[in-house]
Amino acid sequence: MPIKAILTDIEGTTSAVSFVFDVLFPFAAKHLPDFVREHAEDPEVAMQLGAVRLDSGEPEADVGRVIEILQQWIAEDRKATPLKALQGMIWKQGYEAGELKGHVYPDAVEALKAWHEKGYDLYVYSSGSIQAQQLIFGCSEAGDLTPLFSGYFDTTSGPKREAQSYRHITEAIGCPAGKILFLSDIVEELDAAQQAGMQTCGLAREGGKKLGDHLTVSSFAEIDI
Ligand SMILES: CSCCC(=O)C(=O)COP(=O)(O)O
Ligand SMILES: [Mg+2]
Repeated sequence: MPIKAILTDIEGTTSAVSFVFDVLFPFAAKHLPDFVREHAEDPEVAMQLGAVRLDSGEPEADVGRVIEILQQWIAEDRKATPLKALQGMIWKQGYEAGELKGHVYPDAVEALKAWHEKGYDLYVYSSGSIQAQQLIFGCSEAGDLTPLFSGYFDTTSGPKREAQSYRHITEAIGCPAGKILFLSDIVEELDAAQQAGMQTCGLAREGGKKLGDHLTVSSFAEIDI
């Protein structure tokens, strides 16, 4: 079936794992305590703090305890929706202050531009919040790449290793799953997308191994649609 839309992961696919782990996560961990204390009463932040209390099973946790829980979740790389939402808000301040610039591999920039030019619809699916996705591409080292994308999906569509999440995304995109190509560096994500009927391509950057039975490439330049 010919491809109509391309859905891409971020960390390890369009962007370096090291940028997320060595730059973004430490930035959020450093600024989280002050950010949460200063904005605890803002409705958007208060809603996420409430969700942390609920998800952690500590409904009575004070702000200090919520900060501890969030720091623990950052250390564990927990893909919890309220943590991801708060990280996005903290990164926004860093991007706006010019302290952060989104990393996107040059081969990904080139291919995304070429695919967009050829008329493919481009979408993102990441555990990072939609705000965080728009920031990494909007404030990237290669400039504002957001005009290339038709939509963004995060953990509010479901976990990335579950087929049902890809079914939800297929419905939202509005084209048959078989016409969507999903790109990721994680075999469980590729398996889940394939189970939902999507076509898949694995990214094994920096000499990684073939990802299960999925077609695997080391750069976007090798993806022949
Ligand atoms: C949007 S950049 C930050 C990515 C992030 O927070 C993360 O947890 C990585 O998730 P991905 O699904 O892109 O592997
Ligand atoms: Mg990834």
